[in-house]
Amino acid sequence: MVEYDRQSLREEPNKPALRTCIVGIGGAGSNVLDRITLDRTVDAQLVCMHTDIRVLGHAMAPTKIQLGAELMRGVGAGGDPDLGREAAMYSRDEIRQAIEGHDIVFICAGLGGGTGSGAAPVVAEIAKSTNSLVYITATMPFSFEGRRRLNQAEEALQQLQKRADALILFENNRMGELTLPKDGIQKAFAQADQLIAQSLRAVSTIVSMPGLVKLGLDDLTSALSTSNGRCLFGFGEARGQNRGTEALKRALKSPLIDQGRLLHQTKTLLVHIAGGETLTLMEVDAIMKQLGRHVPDHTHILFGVAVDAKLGETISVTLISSLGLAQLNTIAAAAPPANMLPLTDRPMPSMADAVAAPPAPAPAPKVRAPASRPTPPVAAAPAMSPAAPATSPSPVRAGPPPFEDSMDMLFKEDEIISQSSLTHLESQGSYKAEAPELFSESFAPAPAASVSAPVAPASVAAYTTAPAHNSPFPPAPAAEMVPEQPPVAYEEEEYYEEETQVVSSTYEPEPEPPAPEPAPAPAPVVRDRPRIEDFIQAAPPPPPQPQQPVSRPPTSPLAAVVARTNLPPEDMAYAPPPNMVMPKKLAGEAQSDLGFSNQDRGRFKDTEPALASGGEDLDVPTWMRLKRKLKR
Ligand SMILES: Nc1nc2c(ncn2[C@@H]2O[C@H](COP(=O)(O)OP(=O)(O)OP(=O)(O)O)[C@@H](O)[C@H]2O)c(=O)[nH]1
Repeated sequence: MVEYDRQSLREEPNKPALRTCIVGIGGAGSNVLDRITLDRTVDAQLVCMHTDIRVLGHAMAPTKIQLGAELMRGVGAGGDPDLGREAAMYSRDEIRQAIEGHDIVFICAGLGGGTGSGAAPVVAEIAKSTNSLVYITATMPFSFEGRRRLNQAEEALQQLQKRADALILFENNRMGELTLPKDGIQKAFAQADQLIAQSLRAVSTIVSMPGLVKLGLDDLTSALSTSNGRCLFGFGEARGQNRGTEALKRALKSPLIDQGRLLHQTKTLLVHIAGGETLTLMEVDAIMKQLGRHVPDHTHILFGVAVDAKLGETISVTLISSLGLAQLNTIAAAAPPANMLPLTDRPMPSMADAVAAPPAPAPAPKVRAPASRPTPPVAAAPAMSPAAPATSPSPVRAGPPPFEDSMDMLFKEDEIISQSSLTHLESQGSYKAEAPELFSESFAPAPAASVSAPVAPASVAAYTTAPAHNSPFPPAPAAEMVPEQPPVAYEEEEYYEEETQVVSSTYEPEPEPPAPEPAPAPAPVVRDRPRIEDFIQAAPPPPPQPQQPVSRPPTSPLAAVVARTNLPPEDMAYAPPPNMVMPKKLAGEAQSDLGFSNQDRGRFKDTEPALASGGEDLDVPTWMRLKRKLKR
């Protein structure tokens, strides 16, 4: 099933690295870029594009482009893709300047709103015209966002499909499983951002990292080539004993793969395994064997392995494929995953509910099916249908077995080659004889380029070229952008802390943390880069009097948006560090000058504020969701 391509085992020594650019468009795109900037794991130029100067002001990407400065006057497109498209057309020179010269341009946007849906096709078109490969990562809106957003998203999707070399589509609905139902919507979005950032990282690594067994752009395109397909993406990484098995388990836990179930349906599956220099062929072999149980024999497996010294003791497993939307819907209707967000209004019990559910009225004997044919234990029935007797599982919809059970069956201990036995086998030399090049010391790869390498200078200095005709707004000076500066360095420990949270929070309730041990005295650390503490401040002292919430009279959705942008400066809990690239004018100032009134609404008349029920603002950048505070 797996073919090792021995011809491409060594990279051409003088082959220049692929130049990669990641463009985040609109609020969702900007949030994913924030995530990537924080993670510092992708070696690419990061460019944030938005019509909304306020979001640009918060964005962490080193290069920012304000779309349609003259047209939009610094506000968002208000859910109108036509405005987003026009704004991008106004700024096409700046867009071209920022992205040309790259071999691959990744475009990342949330579809359904105005800027991402309208501007992303324009950016993709420009990227194509510079002869770059264009990879698009997009999200489809949650079903609760309404039919209008969904329609806008579908329309944008069609336009993107015509321009993309590959399109990875995430459904926000399916990503709901990343968090527990009781978690806030901010957390759900933050987790979704994390997954998308991981996919970008994985894809850019796959296509740019020198591989022992190399996967190319054509492989990736082939894995994603289902028409109207939705992405199946799973990523897991682990260290320590059984790290390969653990990494695979985590990859299979991805809701986009539905705990491995959806892999049974795929025609092509791309599998990429990466590790530090300690990665062994036996570990790779064990991972592929275990994965083989989820994949039918006829599936075409595109397989790649890469060694990157940066990964140290970590092994990562990436699974990428796609399924047609119709097929996905059929599978979901036949047996919805326990934790998937409902696509209809009917509330669907979650795993957390199942855990918290009261015991069945009559204690039922736990019936286990033979391991070869997994059937959910009967005790799971009350969670799906509390009124049903415990001994009668639903005859129509037999849900998947509880996650841990199915995983236990799939990773039976006797079939897992433990780290110690791998080491033992390796010492016997049997694998060395099979593939001596994998064990040859001279085969150690060149150290990978530092992720904090300086970003190519391509920022745009000022926005004075866009014509003012057709602008629905009175003329005002264009916002200036400060020339690009080196990216801010962020605290390393924080990244790892979050990474751990995300990896472990997918399905299982987190165990109680152990009692804290007395912390050892911190050793002095020599640093040559600024630390995040330099930018972090404690939460500002409470104001002398409790502040009244800013009134947002519900006269119209637009009024709510404008009221939000007119917050006095002290309400903006953000003060940019001096070396961060910022528009000269802060959003609060720029937008409070506009003097919006109802008669100025023009094309905004149908707009919706990006506010979820409960008043949470979906446009909040990642770092704010994570409750980070930057200071001068
Ligand atoms: N996964 C994810 N999806 C998001 C996030 N923020 C928004 N979305 C989704 O993306 C869609 C578009 O939202 P935004 O990106 O904020 O909108 P925009 O493109 O900036 O457009 P305007 O706000 O109208 O200018 C929304 O309908 C959500 O479904 C996010 O942080 N993560």
